[in-house]
Amino acid sequence: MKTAVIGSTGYGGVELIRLLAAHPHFELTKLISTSKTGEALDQAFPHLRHLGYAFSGLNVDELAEQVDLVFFATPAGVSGKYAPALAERNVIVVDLSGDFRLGEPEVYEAWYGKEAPPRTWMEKTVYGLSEWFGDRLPEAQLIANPGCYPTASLLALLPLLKEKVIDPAMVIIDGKSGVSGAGRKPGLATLFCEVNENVRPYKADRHQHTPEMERFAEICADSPVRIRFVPHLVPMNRGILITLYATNLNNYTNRDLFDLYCETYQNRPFVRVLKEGWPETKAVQGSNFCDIGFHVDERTGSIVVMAAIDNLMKGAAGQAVQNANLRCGWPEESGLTGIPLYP
Ligand SMILES: NC(=O)C1=CN([C@@H]2O[C@H](COP(=O)(O)OP(=O)(O)OC[C@H]3O[C@@H](n4cnc5c(N)ncnc54)[C@H](OP(=O)(O)O)[C@@H]3O)[C@@H](O)[C@H]2O)C=CC1
Ligand SMILES: CC(=O)N[C@@H](CCC(=O)OP(=O)(O)O)C(=O)O
Repeated sequence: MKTAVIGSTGYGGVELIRLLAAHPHFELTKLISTSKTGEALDQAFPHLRHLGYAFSGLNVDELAEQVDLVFFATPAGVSGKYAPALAERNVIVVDLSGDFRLGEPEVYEAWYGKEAPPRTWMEKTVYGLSEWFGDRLPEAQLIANPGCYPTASLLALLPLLKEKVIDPAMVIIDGKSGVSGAGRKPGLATLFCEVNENVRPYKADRHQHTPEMERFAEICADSPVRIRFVPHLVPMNRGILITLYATNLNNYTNRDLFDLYCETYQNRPFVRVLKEGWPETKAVQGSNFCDIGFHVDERTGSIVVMAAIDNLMKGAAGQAVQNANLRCGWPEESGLTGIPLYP
């Protein structure tokens, strides 16, 4: 199956190249770049110098003739413009951006501050958190890959909501992300001296991933869910750790939670449930795993759950390849069996 990556000089795009170049079923046919058209891949990315690719410009009509599946690793607002034209010509689209995740144009415009994609495509897009919403993936024409924070947060949260373990009226999620989460585009906020030896909260209670989390939390809870989400930037390259706090409505014990998470994710190869100890970003780095740990506090009647992912793998390119595998009928682990890097 022939594939293309649009946005192939960004962090998500380069991670897709790394995965697709070694994939047993996908052929990486086109690397699209608007800024490096005609240049060789190895000039920009020496770690990929053995591959010998060059970047092409973006021409949707040509692309629709040349490939079967396109990954968009572009900023918000780009796939919304180009993906429907590809999907309408039977190209499968996996979109790493937030353009198609929120279902309703009004919600997208309110949180992203950009013109929304066509409503029809927003409504029929399949959300690619395959551990929960994978049933529709085999027929999907356009797949919205989940955001990095929602991936870790929803994998931790949805079992609790589905089993009515916690109070859905108030869930608090603290997120911490490495700097590659902000993309490769240069900016003041990601300069070394701003980030190094610093931990900085940002977009508290107004991050664009809040409505995404609430939307899919409500589907599983079958009731309104309110989430307070506060992300932080931490001085590391890769990794996301979320910590979720909620009220324990039914006196669940640590053993009950372990059984619940193990049962929920028993056939899901990328979710690792910890019986003891806490997840940490180092233990998932470079892999498609999501590690989940938890603790019940009887004194305060509350539950804390932590989840760790690599933002560029399970949070972006890894999960996109997982979704493409499921869409095409291949084992979901195809091309994703890499073990985390250590140290
Ligand atoms: N970084 C992460 O951890 C995660 C990112 N995401 C999402 O994935 C998407 C990609 O993220 P990331 O790789 O970090 O972003 P980057 O900023 O690193 O890269 C985005 C790339 O998109 C291309 N691009 C920019 N503007 C346009 C345009 N107008 N038309 C076509 N292409 C354009 C550029 O490539 P070129 O110049 O070659 O065209 C650029 O390198 C974003 O929507 C992001 O929010 C989702 C989950 C995690
Ligand atoms: C560290 C950092 O800045 N992370 C980015 C991740 C955004 C992202 O991936 O955006 P979409 O999922 O909406 O496309 C942020 O918090 O905005």
